[in-house]
Amino acid sequence: MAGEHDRVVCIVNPASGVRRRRTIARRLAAELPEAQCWFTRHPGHGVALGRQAVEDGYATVVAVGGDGTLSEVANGILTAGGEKVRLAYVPAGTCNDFARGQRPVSNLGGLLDRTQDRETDVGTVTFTRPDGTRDHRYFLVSCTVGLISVIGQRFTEKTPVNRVLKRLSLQLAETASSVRTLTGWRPVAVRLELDGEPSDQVITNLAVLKVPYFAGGLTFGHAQPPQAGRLDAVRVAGVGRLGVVGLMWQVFRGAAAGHPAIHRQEVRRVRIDADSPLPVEVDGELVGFTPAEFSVHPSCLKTVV
Ligand SMILES: Nc1ncnc2c1ncn2[C@@H]1O[C@H](COP(=O)(O)OP(=O)(O)OP(=O)(O)O)[C@@H](O)[C@H]1O
Repeated sequence: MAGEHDRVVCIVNPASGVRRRRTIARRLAAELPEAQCWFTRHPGHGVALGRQAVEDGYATVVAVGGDGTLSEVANGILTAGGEKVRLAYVPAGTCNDFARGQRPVSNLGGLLDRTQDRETDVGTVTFTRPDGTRDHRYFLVSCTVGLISVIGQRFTEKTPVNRVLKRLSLQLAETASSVRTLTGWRPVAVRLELDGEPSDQVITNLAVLKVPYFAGGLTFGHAQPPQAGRLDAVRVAGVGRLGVVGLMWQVFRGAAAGHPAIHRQEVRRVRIDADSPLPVEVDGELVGFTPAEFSVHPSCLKTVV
């Protein structure tokens, strides 16, 4: 409704997904004519703009992009103390796992007219930054430590080979990073604490999930979100290199349910540490290294999807 949207700001990532910037801009102008529209200019800018929106007194912030954009904007809002701000999400990224399974809206005005805002749990992760200092971040989708984050780390390395591959095709670069990582992969010894219960384990990967989906609709064979106030801690353990390839294939086919290497537990708190620090990936972005601690803040963000 006109008038109700004049305290709305849209934060749009023009680099997200496959849709063209002009298409999104046209839709926003037609469907939310009174909303302000800000475009992110570089990675991390969504955090600054989310914070700016709270400081400027906007009642509703619409994040337009992928899960990474949503996560950045949520981090900006929460660090500025904007728990009362409504955060609406228009999925326009590649994976869009936060919104998967939700009823899609055809008109953005209609999205904001929905009366049923959801009180959403938000995850927090504490980690070591590359400069050695400790930091924390909020997350809405998922975090990984282990094989997947090491593949991500290899993918983001600024090597000549990566540069050439990425120029040819991002998918090719991703596949090359996966193959190169898997070729030399050995499961890693970690100290894991699940709700305060410590154990020494040898794992391939730990995923800490707020929603059941990752990497564009894949699941570890369980398509339900964790209960309110909990996180899903999913360990992959007890498989060698070939077993991992088989497991990945089953995950891609949506047939991983009941796989003996997948160990899932709903928890409030997770801590992971390893002798050689492992990279930590948060909502699709590599933020730092272990030791990492994950916890959940119940119902601390008002979302509209
Ligand atoms: N103007 C920009 N140019 C380049 N990168 C940007 C810009 N604005 C934001 N980014 C970065 O783009 C990254 C990817 O965005 P996002 O996650 O929204 O899209 P996606 O990767 O297509 O979607 P998904 O996470 O759903 O797969 C974010 O980490 C963000 O930091």
